[in-house]
Amino acid sequence: MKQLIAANWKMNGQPDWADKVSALTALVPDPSCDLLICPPHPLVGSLAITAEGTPIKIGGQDCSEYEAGAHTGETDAALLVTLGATYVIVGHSERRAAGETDTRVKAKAERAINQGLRPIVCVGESLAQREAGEAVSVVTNQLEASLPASGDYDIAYEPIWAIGTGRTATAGDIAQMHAAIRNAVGSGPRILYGGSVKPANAVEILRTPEVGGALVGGASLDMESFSKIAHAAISER
Ligand SMILES: O=C(CO)COP(=O)(O)O
Repeated sequence: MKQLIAANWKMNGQPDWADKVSALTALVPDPSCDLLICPPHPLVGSLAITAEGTPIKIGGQDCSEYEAGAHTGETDAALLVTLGATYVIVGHSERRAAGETDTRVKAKAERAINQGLRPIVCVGESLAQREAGEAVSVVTNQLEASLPASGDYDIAYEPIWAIGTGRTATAGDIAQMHAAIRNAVGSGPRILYGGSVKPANAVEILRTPEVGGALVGGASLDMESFSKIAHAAISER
């Protein structure tokens, strides 16, 4: 499978950021990877319209586990599909920190698949858990409890201590964790790495064994830097 280079814009973006889709298409006209942008939900529709006919896919940053109804502030997976999304991030550590449980993450991933979206299920340990030697067990427990029972999905390993800190896991840390994840889930899902991925470290990270792509936060807001990460991708893994 191709590597997936995914932008998580988090709570950043304005209506005119749809122009960034055109800018990215110009910078990476013929990507060797799958390219995805996950903007804030109010921008999903306009970005999907701008991305029509380009290789760029659009995704949500979360979805509800429920069908449409009385769930104030939540986003229905079916609505994301109607707006043109094909992927959705679920279980990001910034949402888990706000109280999202593995059980909910699994239900969201299953609802997403049921509605035709490909979820990217996020897992990752805290610094305290890593220092206590618990990183692999924390992540494999998260996987066991939050992966969908069936269907196609991707996984993103994002060590919490590497998110937005400028501190990246070493290639050795990444190789060890990705091997453990592959061992736990078997062949199938791509295993993305996320946490301070930038042009300067993208080549090394994307060539690490079992790395199926990158989930990029800060460096995905600027299309020059995001395009350099896309150019670092390998076409077949
Ligand atoms: O959380 C992330 C992507 O989902 C990573 O964010 P940064 O690339 O800003 O560290």
